[in-house]
Amino acid sequence: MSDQSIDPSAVAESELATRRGVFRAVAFRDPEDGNEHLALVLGPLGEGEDVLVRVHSECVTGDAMGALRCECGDQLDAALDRIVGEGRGVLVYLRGHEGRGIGLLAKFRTLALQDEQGLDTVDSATVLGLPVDARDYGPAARVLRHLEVRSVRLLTNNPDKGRSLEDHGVKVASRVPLLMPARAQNRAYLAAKRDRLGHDLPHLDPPPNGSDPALG
Ligand SMILES: Nc1nc2c(ncn2[C@@H]2O[C@H](COP(=O)(O)OP(=O)(O)OP(=O)(O)O)[C@@H](O)[C@H]2O)c(=O)[nH]1
Ligand SMILES: [Zn+2]
Repeated sequence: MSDQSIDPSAVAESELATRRGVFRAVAFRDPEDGNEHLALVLGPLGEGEDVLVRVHSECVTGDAMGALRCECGDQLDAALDRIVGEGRGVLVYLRGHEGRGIGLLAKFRTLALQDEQGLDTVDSATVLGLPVDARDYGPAARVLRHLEVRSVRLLTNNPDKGRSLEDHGVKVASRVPLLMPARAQNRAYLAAKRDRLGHDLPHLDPPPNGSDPALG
């Protein structure tokens, strides 16, 4: 449980007009990790039940630079589209999550190893003595509580993310898949998520004849 709450002095809000419309943007400094995170809120959340929520890990290469070797940028766009489609929801953008929590420099070291030695995202971290996934979802739980969100429909393909949020006291009513079509550049990345990290990516499963149109 993350019982710490966010002090009002560590929160600031603004309206944020975006390409998709106007959000309520909430910046907050988390009392435990000290990072400044962001939540975008759309629509009145009412009683805070069954709110469509994306908890998105920062990936500056994918989210901001349009890099194609992961699907983070595509997922960020799709999640915002889904929230706008419902007219109600929250995107929590977690800083300090870069590289599954190891930081940008270390992520780039794993990327170099993947390119040079053909290792996947898991082995490239392990070989370097780095954690495979060091992300803490406490800040997301705290801001959702601050926003009076009581239960969430969580946009993710990662079952561990739902479990981690529940460990921090978030009621996850359901998990909503956020499946992106694979690209040539992120096939290996997606396959490692499915095969090494237990993500639900059914659209990647090869059909019985061995060819895989989903990956085409
Ligand atoms: N260590 C490491 N991290 C990476 C690599 N590629 C992307 N990441 C990071 O992975 C994080 C996203 O995590 P993912 O495992 O792709 O997805 P997820 O958030 O667990 O699951 P979804 O909710 O389904 O998106 C981002 O912070 C990226 O910076 C890599 O090659 N190595
Ligand atoms: Zn990414």
